[in-house]
Amino acid sequence: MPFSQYEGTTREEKYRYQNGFNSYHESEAIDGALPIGANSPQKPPYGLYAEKLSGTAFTAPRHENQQTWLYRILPSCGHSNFEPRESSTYNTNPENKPYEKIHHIPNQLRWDPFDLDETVDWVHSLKLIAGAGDPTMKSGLGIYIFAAGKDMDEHEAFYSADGDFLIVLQHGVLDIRTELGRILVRPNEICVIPRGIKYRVTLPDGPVRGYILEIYQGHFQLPELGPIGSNCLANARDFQAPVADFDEDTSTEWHILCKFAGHLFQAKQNHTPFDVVAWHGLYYPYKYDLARFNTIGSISFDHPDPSIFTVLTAQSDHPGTAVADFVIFPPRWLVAEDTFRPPWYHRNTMSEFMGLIQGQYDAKTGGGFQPAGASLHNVMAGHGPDASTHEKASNAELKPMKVGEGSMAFMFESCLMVGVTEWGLKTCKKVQEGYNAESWEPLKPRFKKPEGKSVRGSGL
Ligand SMILES: O=C(O)Cc1cc(O)ccc1O
Ligand SMILES: [Fe+2]
Repeated sequence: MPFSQYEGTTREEKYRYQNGFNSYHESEAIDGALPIGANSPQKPPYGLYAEKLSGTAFTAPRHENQQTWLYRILPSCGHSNFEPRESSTYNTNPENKPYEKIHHIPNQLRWDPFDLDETVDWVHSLKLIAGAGDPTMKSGLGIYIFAAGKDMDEHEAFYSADGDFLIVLQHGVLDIRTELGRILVRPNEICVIPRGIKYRVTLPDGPVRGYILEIYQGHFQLPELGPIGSNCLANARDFQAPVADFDEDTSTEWHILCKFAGHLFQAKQNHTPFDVVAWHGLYYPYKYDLARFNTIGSISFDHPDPSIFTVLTAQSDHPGTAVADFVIFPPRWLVAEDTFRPPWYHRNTMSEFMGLIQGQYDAKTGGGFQPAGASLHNVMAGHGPDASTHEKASNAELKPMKVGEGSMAFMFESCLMVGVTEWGLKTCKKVQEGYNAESWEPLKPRFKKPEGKSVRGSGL
């Protein structure tokens, strides 16, 4: 029987974390497993192998550089060749299969809640709904819906070579065992698994569902705070990274599944990938509880840009312009005076993909935007509150008001034009035909030309 550190422990005891965002962490499951003062001594402690995992180019500037040293029982390179798996069905990169169309659509789109699917595991639950760019060029992003009901096989691990996963859990609990340690993702929590890190997902509380933003370039950062100062929004200390844990299994056949350029590959090895006894570095998975977000807003008048709700951002090469921002709309007080409090009507050079974890989004009270559903307002697609929300908000008494109680909506906002996959547009059968008509056609002109005033220009 393989030796496990956790034999006989309860679920809670298995999860311990170290706190901090972009913090240099170190962790050892056995005292003395980390070499002191050197990364790659001639003989690392206890006969471990040293392996370096790079998340950025070696020469990336210090403030961007992300590398982690792993001290493990066997290095990762010992495995059979990767072979394609399910090559005719598994494709999360339509751009590199010309017969798989990706649709660029200027219309506003909205999806009914996505179904739970109890027949598949994590790896097979990933459905690309929208995306931009191409993982082979390390540029752009993919947006997935996941719905799974089965644990990954006991001796299976998965990694994406394509990018970093930001997992937004909508339903259930994810038990994620990573090479760097264990993470339990509970409702209202998110989790980031950087490119290349291997993990196995099991479902202790049954079926799970949610959304994933995969960024093919860069990594997630906390947004700049500018004049806000040194605190607020997501505070660094609330991000939790796992601690090292390992199994000592060098006799079982393991299958390593890999998403590479959107396709699935598999290799075999006769040792567990979860054999990291100690690690130190800046490249690691982490989770964050959205309830800890310190939400700020206007305390005088006018509706601020939603960038004040940014949890994490992945910047493009142009400062302030994000390949993707992860933005949330948590419960909060609205107090602005003489203000139309919901979002203004707008057209945005960025694309906006929205989802709802639970409750109701305060800009869409008309009923069509539901938990586990989604919407996409692509580059320059006009949108804003639906007619009923507009009516209510234009006439509401402007006393302090708590919105979003028990609710959590979110947005993946990108500077890129986002295309919708065949699955997203047709196969999933969730696109709402009447979205635009139901939301905004009921809006009536309210303009009253004032009598006795002269009109300049051609509006005579
Ligand atoms: O469209 C949306 O609902 C998201 C959004 C919210 C907001 O408060 C301001 C702009 C914006 O795009
Ligand atoms: Fe918007």
